[in-house]
This record gives sequence, structure tokens and C-alpha cells, in this order.
Amino acid sequence: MTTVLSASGLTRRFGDRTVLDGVDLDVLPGRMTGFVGANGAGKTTTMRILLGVLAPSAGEVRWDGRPVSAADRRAFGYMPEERGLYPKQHVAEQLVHFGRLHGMSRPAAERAVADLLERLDLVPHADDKLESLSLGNQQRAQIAAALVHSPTALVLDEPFSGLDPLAVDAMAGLLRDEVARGVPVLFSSHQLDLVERLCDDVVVLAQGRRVAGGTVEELRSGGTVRLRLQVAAPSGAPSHGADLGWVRDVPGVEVADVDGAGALFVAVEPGAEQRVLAEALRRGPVTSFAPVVPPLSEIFREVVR
Ligand SMILES: Nc1ncnc2c1ncn2[C@@H]1O[C@H](COP(=O)(O)OP(=O)(O)OP(=O)(O)O)[C@@H](O)[C@H]1O
Repeated sequence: MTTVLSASGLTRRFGDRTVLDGVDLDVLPGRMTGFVGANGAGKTTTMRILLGVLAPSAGEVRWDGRPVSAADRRAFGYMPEERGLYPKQHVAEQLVHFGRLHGMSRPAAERAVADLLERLDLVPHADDKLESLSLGNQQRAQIAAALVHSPTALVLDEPFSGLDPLAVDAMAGLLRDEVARGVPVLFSSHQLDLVERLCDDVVVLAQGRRVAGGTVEELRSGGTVRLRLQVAAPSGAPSHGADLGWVRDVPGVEVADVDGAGALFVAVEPGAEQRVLAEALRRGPVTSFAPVVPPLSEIFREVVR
């Protein structure tokens, strides 16, 4: 499967408010794409448009290079923000029903549901009403509903919110399996450490516009790269014996932190880092000198400002 789910120029107005403004998005097959942005940035609106729950004011959703059809969309898996299962129905029964709605035979749907319940640790709750489950377990059932029919693409609105670490791992494992099948997976999240850990690609929205996107590595290395200098503490002296306070006085350098034998700084002028290194070597042995790639959370703060 080599099918891309893409959107171009997605725009959505509610009355005279434009909440999405020309958003382009590619969710590539066999890759996990994280969709991030502050509250109200437009993630849910975008996902609803991808699934056809909401019409765009302008722009287009494409699947396999052509405008997406209703039949294409029926084969997608979706976990909507408002969730989609019935509180009063029994868990396994309604998951089988979901599979049947997607055209599966009863035995095939039952097999898929049994497998998902097992993987999501929901077997003891198979015959419980959804509303009697804890919120985290209800969420596990919701993801099962999105996966039961082996979807061709997955669009998940905050699937990880409210999950305990074991449930996060179970969910992540399931999504990785879908990615390994070649499925394009898009999920929104405010948990940037999780996005950094799980995703190949990231799209960042701010106030209805796409403000950054690319692979996680590209985004991180495109941020403000700081350098860390570590020097040897003089023998017998505690580490603060090697005071790197002098780094603050090097022209073209902004110091983020000095901590005894270590300093973290940004070279705001080309070549300033070489002056720091030369001065450090003049003073004694250097144990390490390396760039520190910022975490995604820092990039996020830089791009949505
Ligand atoms: N039906 C609607 N009518 C009017 N405004 C709406 C409607 N749906 C969404 N909006 C507005 O669109 C903007 C984007 O909302 P959306 O839910 O897409 O953001 P989000 O990025 O998913 O936010 P969050 O992280 O808080 O879930 C918000 O300002 C919201 O109030």
C-alpha cells in the first residue's frame, strides 16, 4: 500500500471567523504523523474535514492522488474528539457491530474484536456496558472501534489523552503495527514527548495556519541549536572548581546555563563557538563540546509564538 492522505489549502470559516486558513498536510503511508498545536489551533476541525464530517470552505482532501470519495472514507479509521461509541451498549457487541458496518462478516469481526480486546487488556470488560468502564478503558475501546476493520488510513483525535503509561504503550504498539502495514496514521496530541518518541513526521498548527512541518529530526535540528562545553575539573577539586563563568564574556555568545565544569550556550555570531573552544583549550583539557538538539517541546514554543 502506498497511499497518501493529503489535504491542500484547507480553509474553514464559521460565520466571519476563519479558523483554518490554507492548511496543507500530507500523511504518508507507513509513517506516523503527529498533529500538534495550541488549544483552538484547528486540529479537530482539520481532522473532521479529512473524514468528511465537516465540509471545508475551500481546499481539498485527496486520497491516492485523487479527490477522496465517500467509499474511500468509509475504509478509514477515525477516533473523533467526541468519541463514537454508545455508552449503554456492551463493549464487544458494539465493536463487532462497528466491524459489520464496515462490511466485515460476523466471524471476521468477532475474530478482530477478540484480538483487539486481548491486546488492549479489555477481555475482562468484553461484556460490560461501555459506561461502566473507567475513562481510560473507554478510550481503549474507542481505539478498538477505529481499528476493527483494518482501516486504510487512521485519523485519531487525541487518542493518548487520559491514558496511563501501560495503556499508552498498548496503544502505541497497535499504531506501530498499523504503520508497519503501510497505513498512514495521523494523531493529534498535546503530549509532545510522546509525539517526539512515536512520530516520524510532525505538523504544527497555530491559529489555523500550518507554521511548521517535516520529520521530527528536521524540526529539531532547525531550532536554536545550543552547544554544550564540558571541561575537566582540576584534579582533587570539586567540579565547581572549574568555573566556566568566563564564557559569558566571549563576544557573540549567549549563555543559557553555567554549571561548574559545564556551560550551555548559543553562538549568536558565526564563529563565536570557535572562540569559546579555543579559550577553553587554552585554559585546560576539554572533555566534550557538542551541539544539543532541542526537544520538540522547545521547537513548538518557538514556532507557535
Ligand atoms: N462549529 C463551530 N462553530 C464555531 N466555531 C467553531 C466550531 N468548531 C470549531 N470552532 C472554532 O474553531 C477553532 C479551532 O477549533 P478546533 O477544535 O479545531 O481546535 P483544536 O486545535 O482541536 O483545539 P484543542 O487542542 O483545544 O482540541 C476554535 O476557536 C473553535 O472555537
